[in-house]
Amino acid sequence: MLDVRDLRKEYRGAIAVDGVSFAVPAGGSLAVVGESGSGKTTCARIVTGLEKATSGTVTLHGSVQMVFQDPYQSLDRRQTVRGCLAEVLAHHGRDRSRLGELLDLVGLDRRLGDALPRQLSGGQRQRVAIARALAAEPQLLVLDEAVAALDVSIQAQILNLLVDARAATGVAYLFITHDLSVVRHVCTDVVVMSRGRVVESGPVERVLHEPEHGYTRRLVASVPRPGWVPRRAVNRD
Ligand SMILES: Nc1ncnc2c1ncn2[C@@H]1O[C@H](COP(=O)(O)OP(=O)(O)OP(=O)(O)O)[C@@H](O)[C@H]1O
Repeated sequence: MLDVRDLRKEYRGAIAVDGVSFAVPAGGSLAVVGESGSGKTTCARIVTGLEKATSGTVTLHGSVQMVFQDPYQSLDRRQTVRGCLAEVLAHHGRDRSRLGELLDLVGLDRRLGDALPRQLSGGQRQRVAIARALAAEPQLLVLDEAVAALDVSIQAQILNLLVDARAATGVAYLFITHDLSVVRHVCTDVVVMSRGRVVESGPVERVLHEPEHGYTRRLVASVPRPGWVPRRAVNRD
């Protein structure tokens, strides 16, 4: 459904993305992971048409929507949840009666339809952003660090919602994250990027348990295990 071939992006001579290829089948879920600056966001922006590639091809069968890290930035502060979703439904010629179903799909109480973004928690706002993206009934959702700004417990709720939404709608995900620990819940396959290149790719379970590349091994090693406790401050004076 999405086929990215030999993507390259240069910014004034600096190479941000260098020969990147990956594919997402219809209804599939691919994670793109890597440290800050590895070129993930540039790939996502090219896939969604926000950025133009220097060379390479993006073939997409169907429509695409994007969910960003910070929904507070992407939501209109003066628009209620209901107003925001109704606008997208109308724009795409969908029936307004789907509004309630959308709220149910993302686990938002229907009574929150009249709320403004500032009256919602960070997790609730991200639910609205996901509902807004799904309202257009896209074939592909690009999620760029969509849970990075949330507390870990809220992250888990949003990840579960994403799993359920994919099962319910058949939408495919391109899930961009620096955090390998969130990948397992949502994605079946992963592409690992470092310095603009793909260093490893494959099924999530294989890459997490038998990483082949040294960079991937370091990423896996930096993921906190269950029971992990942050080290106390060393200086106790
Ligand atoms: N508009 C731009 N102009 C110049 N350089 C850019 C631009 N956008 C990105 N870059 C550079 O391209 C490289 C890849 O950036 P990109 O944002 O794609 O990485 P990333 O892995 O998504 O990192 P982050 O998670 O920090 O966004 C970086 O070196 C970055 O500085």
